[in-house]
Amino acid sequence: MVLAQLGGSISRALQQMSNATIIDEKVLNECLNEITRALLQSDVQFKLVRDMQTNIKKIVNLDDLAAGHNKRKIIQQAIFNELCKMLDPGKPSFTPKKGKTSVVMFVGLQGSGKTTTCTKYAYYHQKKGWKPALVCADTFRAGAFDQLKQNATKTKIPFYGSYMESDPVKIAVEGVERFKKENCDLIIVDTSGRHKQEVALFEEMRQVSEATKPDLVIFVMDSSIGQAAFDQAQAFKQSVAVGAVIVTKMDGHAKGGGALSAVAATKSPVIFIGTGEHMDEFEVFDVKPFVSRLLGMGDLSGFMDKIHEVVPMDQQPELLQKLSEGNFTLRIMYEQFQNILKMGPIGQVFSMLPGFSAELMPKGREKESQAKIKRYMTMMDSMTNEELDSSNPKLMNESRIMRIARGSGRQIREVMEMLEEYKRLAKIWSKMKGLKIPKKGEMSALSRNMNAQHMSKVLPPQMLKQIGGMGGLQSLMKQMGSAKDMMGMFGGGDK
Ligand SMILES: Nc1nc2c(ncn2[C@@H]2O[C@H](COP(=O)(O)OP(=O)(O)OP(=O)(O)O)[C@@H](O)[C@H]2O)c(=O)[nH]1
Repeated sequence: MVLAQLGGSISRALQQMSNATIIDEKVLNECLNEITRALLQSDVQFKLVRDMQTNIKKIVNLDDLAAGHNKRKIIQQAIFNELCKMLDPGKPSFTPKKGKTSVVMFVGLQGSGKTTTCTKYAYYHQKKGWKPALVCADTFRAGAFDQLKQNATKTKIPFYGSYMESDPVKIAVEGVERFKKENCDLIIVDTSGRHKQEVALFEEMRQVSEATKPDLVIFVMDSSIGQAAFDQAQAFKQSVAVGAVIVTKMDGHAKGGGALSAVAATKSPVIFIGTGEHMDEFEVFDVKPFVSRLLGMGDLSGFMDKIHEVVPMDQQPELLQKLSEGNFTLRIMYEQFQNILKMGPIGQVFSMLPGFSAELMPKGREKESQAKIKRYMTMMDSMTNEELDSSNPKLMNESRIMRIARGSGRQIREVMEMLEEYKRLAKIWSKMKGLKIPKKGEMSALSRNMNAQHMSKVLPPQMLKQIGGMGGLQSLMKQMGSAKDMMGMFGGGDK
C-alpha cells in the first residue's frame, strides 16, 4: 500500500523536526512543506492540503508557546488532529441494526470493485450473525449477475437477479420485497456501473434509489483513481444521497490519498476498505487508528480488535491470565499461530502490531511467512504435551529435537529455528507479565494507565520516544479509545 510511504514521509518530516535544536518558524515550515508534498504526491486534493497547512499554523502559534512546552509534541498532535479531521466528516453514517430490516444500495463506476464489495459487506455481517441478502440490479454488464451469484453461492448468502429482465428498477424492487418477506435484516442492492460518469447511469441510479428507498447509499471507489476522486465522488453525491464510502484495492499500488478527497466531497465517512480480492480482505475503517498507523505509531487497537474477533470469547481471559503470569508456552504459541492464520491476510495483522512485522513477517513475503507458520505448527504437532506446556525450551534435548524433526518430516535445523522463534516471541510477551486483568466491563482510568504502562514496554524505544514517551502514549491511547478496544479483548461486548 503506497499509503505506507505517505506515512513514512510524514514520520520522517516529524523526525527531522525533532532533531532540530530549536523549533522555530523555519523548522515548522519545512516540516509542514514536507508533509504537504507527501500528501499531494498521494493524490490528496490540493485545497484540502492547503487548508490543513493553514489550520496547523493557526493552532501552533510558536510565539505563544511558553518556553518549556514540548513543541514537537504539540505539532505532532496538531498534525494528527488535522489528518483525523480530514477523514472524519463529523457525523457517523447510518448504521444498520441487526434484526431490523435495512436496505443498503451500492453505487460506483464500473470496475471499482462494487460487486465484489457488496458480497464482502454481506459476508462480513453474516459472520457476525446477520441475515444478509444480495440483489443484482446491474442489468448493464452482462456478467454482473453471474458474478454476484457465484460470490453469493460461495458464501451461502441468498441472492436475487434475472437474466431476462432488463429493467433494473423492477429487479431491485422485486428483490427487496422478497427479502423483506424473508425477514432478512440487511438487503444489499448492487447497481450498474459505467466506465465513466454519464447521465444514463445517474438517472438509473436515482430511479433505483427512489423505488427501493435505501436506508444507506454506499459509494464504492477504487483507490487508484487519484486526483479524480473528488469530482467523481461529488458527482455521485449530487445524484443520490451517498451516506458512506468504501475504498477498494488499498492493497495495490494505489496512492490511496483519494480516499481523503472522497470524504471531503461526499461529507460521508469511509466505513470499510478493501484490501484484496478475497472475501475476508475487508477491514472496518476507523479514522484514529488509521492516522496513527499513517504516522508510524502502529495500530494496537486494530490488532486487539482482530484478536477479539478470532480468539474465542471463553479463551480470552484464560489467554490473558497465562500471559499475565509470564507463562508463554509452546502451546500458547501454537494457539496464537492458529488464531493468526484465522485472522486472514497475515501481513495486515502484523503491520498493526508495532515491532512485529519486520521480524516475523517481512513485507511482500506474506505467503512464505504463512507457510512458515504452518510448518512450525506441524513440528509442534510432533511434540509431547509436556513439551507444549512447558515454558522451558531446555527440556528439548538433542534426541527430542531429532525425534520431532523425524516425526514431522522436517530438518533438525528447522526445529531449532522454530524454537528460536518461540524464544523470541516469549521474550516479547514476557513484557506482559504482571498485566492487570480488569473485570468484564470495567474501564477505569487506572486500568487505562496500567495498559499504557505495559504497552510502553512492548513498543520499540524509538517509537515510544517519537510518540512522546509515556505521557504521549497515554494521551494517544485515550484518543484512540484503546481502553475500550482493549476491554473488548477482555470479554467486553460486540463492537
Ligand atoms: N486487489 C483488489 N482487487 C479488488 C478489490 N475489490 C475488488 N477487486 C477486483 O476488482 C475487479 C473489479 O471488481 P468488480 O466487483 O467486478 O467491479 P464492479 O465495480 O462491480 O464492476 P461493474 O459491475 O462492472 O460495475 C475484480 O477483479 C475484483 O476481484 C480489492 O480490494 N483489492
